[in-house]
Amino acid sequence: MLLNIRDATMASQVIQDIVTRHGKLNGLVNNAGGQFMSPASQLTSKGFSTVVDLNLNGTFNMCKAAFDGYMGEHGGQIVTIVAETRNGIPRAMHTGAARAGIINMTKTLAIEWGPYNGIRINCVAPGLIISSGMKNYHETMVDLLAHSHWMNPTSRYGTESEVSASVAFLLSPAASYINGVNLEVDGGSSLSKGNPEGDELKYNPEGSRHPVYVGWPEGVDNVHGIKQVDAPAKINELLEKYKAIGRSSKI
Ligand SMILES: CCCCCCC/C=C/C(=O)SCCNC(=O)CCNC(=O)[C@H](O)C(C)(C)COP(=O)(O)OP(=O)(O)OC[C@H]1O[C@@H](n2cnc3c(N)ncnc32)[C@H](O)[C@@H]1OP(=O)(O)O
Ligand SMILES: NC(=O)C1=CN([C@@H]2O[C@H](COP(=O)(O)OP(=O)(O)OC[C@H]3O[C@@H](n4cnc5c(N)ncnc54)[C@H](OP(=O)(O)O)[C@@H]3O)[C@@H](O)[C@H]2O)C=CC1
Repeated sequence: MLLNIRDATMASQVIQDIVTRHGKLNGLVNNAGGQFMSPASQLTSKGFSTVVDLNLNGTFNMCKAAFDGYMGEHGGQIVTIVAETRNGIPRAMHTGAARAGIINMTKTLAIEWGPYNGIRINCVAPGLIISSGMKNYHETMVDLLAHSHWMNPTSRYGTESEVSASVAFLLSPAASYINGVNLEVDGGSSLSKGNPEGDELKYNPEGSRHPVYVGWPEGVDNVHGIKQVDAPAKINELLEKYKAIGRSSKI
């Protein structure tokens, strides 16, 4: 089934096809999105509109299609992947603005659509994740990202499975009273600039107390089980590094 979320007609058609084929639509996950990197000073009006159209308008198209095509009558759960935007997103102002727009749209929809058979709608805001998306970026950007893990209190990037786990939670009955929230899945990077690498002693006389990453849940869907991500080599090198840390450390 082909889908361009920027096209409202296509969005409605896809939802209709799903309902016809399966008889229901329990959940919608808006994961499609993206951007290119550009300092705001070099961003054109067309470039700004393009990214807002993809992320904000595209998400609206999908939510509206799901509401009109099934959920307005039967209820359902919606989760939209945005991005961690607390302090803006340097070199990606367009996407920061669009994602912040989605977060606010989600709050309004939670209020307006809750009464329609208990529709719940929430966002998940990933920090930097080792994902297929990294293949979209230039080598220098990947290099920059690969060396900025120290800005995260957990000293590492997130994994696709950690984002998926949050989405699954919000879709599930375990989150039945959670509506209109934006769940940041970022290891706390939005709260802190972390400690520059090697600087831990300054703050912790006994040395680094960063917990060793072993993945969750243990042994199943964790970083050790991931063989290769369809991403630049550097991203896969990071994965190997986490695995090595997990193996060599006592917990
Ligand atoms: C510092 C860290 C920041 C981290 C950000 C937060 C972490 C997020 C990570 C991720 O999201 S992972 C990756 C997910 N996937 C992607 O990002 C997808 C990659 N991007 C694309 O596929 C495309 O760029 C797009 C966003 C889908 C747009 O493609 P589209 O075909 O619709 O547009 P174009 O016709 O190519 O361009 C239209 C317009 O936009 C301007 N523009 C496009 N590319 C650039 C660029 N590289 N630099 C500056 N401006 C650009 C330009 O005005 C284009 O119009 P024309 O000039 O071509 O007429
Ligand atoms: N990786 C990270 O660090 C972070 C990622 N995110 C967001 O998480 C989401 C998933 O990203 P990730 O897996 O990393 O990246 P990917 O680029 O691998 O995934 C993005 C997906 O969006 C699809 N897509 C793009 N435009 C459209 C469109 N117009 N209609 C339908 N589908 C479209 C792409 O399809 P196709 O492949 O066919 O083009 C692709 O499958 C994205 O919204 C991303 O911006 C947010 C914060 C951090």
